[in-house]
Amino acid sequence: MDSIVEQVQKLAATADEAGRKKLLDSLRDLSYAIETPYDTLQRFAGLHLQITVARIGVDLGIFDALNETKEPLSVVTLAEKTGAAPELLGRILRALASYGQIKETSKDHFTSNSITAVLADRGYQGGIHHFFDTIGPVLQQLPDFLAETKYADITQNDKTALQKAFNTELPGFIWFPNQAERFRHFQQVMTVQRAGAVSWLSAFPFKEELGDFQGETVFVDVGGGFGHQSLSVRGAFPDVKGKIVLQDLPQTLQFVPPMDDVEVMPHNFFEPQVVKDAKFYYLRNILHDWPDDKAVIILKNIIPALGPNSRILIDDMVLPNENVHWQATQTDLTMMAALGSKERTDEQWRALIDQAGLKILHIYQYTTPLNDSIIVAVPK
Ligand SMILES: C[S@@+](CC[C@H](N)C(=O)[O-])C[C@H]1O[C@@H](n2cnc3c(N)ncnc32)[C@H](O)[C@@H]1O
Repeated sequence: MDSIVEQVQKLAATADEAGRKKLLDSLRDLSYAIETPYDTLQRFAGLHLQITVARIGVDLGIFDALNETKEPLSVVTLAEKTGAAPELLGRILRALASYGQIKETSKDHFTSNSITAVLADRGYQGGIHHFFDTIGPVLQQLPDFLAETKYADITQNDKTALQKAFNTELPGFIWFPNQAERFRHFQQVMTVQRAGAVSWLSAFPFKEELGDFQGETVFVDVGGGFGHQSLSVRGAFPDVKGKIVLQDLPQTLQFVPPMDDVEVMPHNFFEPQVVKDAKFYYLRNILHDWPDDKAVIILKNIIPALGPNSRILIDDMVLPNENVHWQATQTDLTMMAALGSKERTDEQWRALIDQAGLKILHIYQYTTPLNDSIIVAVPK
């Protein structure tokens, strides 16, 4: 067994991202194949609990504490640090260890592992909150919502399981920015979205596409969240002249830390674009948040601002027609349940972009198997 594990570890260390994901999926299939039916049921039974204890771990600062010291800490020490009752904490710690989120070293002693380090990071902690506090209740409502709507397509963002979950009539992205805590956690997790994966800048020939552009603004990060992509462009091309502008709603921008060399501008993308003649208008993970009719409005609002050399860059997944990876189907159904939107196939992107009065110049795919891609579009 040890030698098999070693071989798998070697394979993982040398594989590229696609190979590593294939390995993970094969291991998952293998692990399912050796389950008994009762093991299968237990696996499902624990799905909610895994994220529940992770959230408690985040709230109590358990991952932070273990990750900081690197030494095993006793239940008593952790109880003193967190203020939780030792018996309660001991039960939570052993559950966390049993799910592989921390490591048990001896009786009542625990230390960190690679997952603890992830769960000690603010971006991933935001993710645990986001998926537990906001996405969890939405998915909980999805089966009943679908039954009530007789399994009709979800195409409107004010008629989704989110309205049922949170007793609101507002569309997700109108309701959400005014839920300060939830929205802050969401923005935190967006900063680690695709972290560690290949950057879009490795596939998109930024300088070549830029050519001898002399205009005032080189890059507008439309709905850019905390501005991490603006910063990565600035960092990758320090010599490129021209402004980089981060646009988002005021509710988001209030959390943005001060940034050198990036202009921060409140802007609602349902209103006409105010920065004219920029080279790139970049929309990362924006259009997948909106149903087709709204996505078309967002794109149309940019068109009047475009100069002759401007490009719209859409950074989203372009799904293959078959064998869609589970991480993509997961995002797709989450988008459907919460926002009435979707991850789009190549065909669906082409139809949407055409409807907005644009044409595609090129699609640069930069990850596989998720097929994250930059779609370069200009007016027809
Ligand atoms: C999925 S996040 C993507 C953020 C960023 N582009 C990224 O990839 O990390 C969607 C972003 O759209 C912003 N947003 C939602 N509605 C908006 C609107 N009407 N105008 C401008 N930004 C909006 C949100 O605040 C959020 O930052």
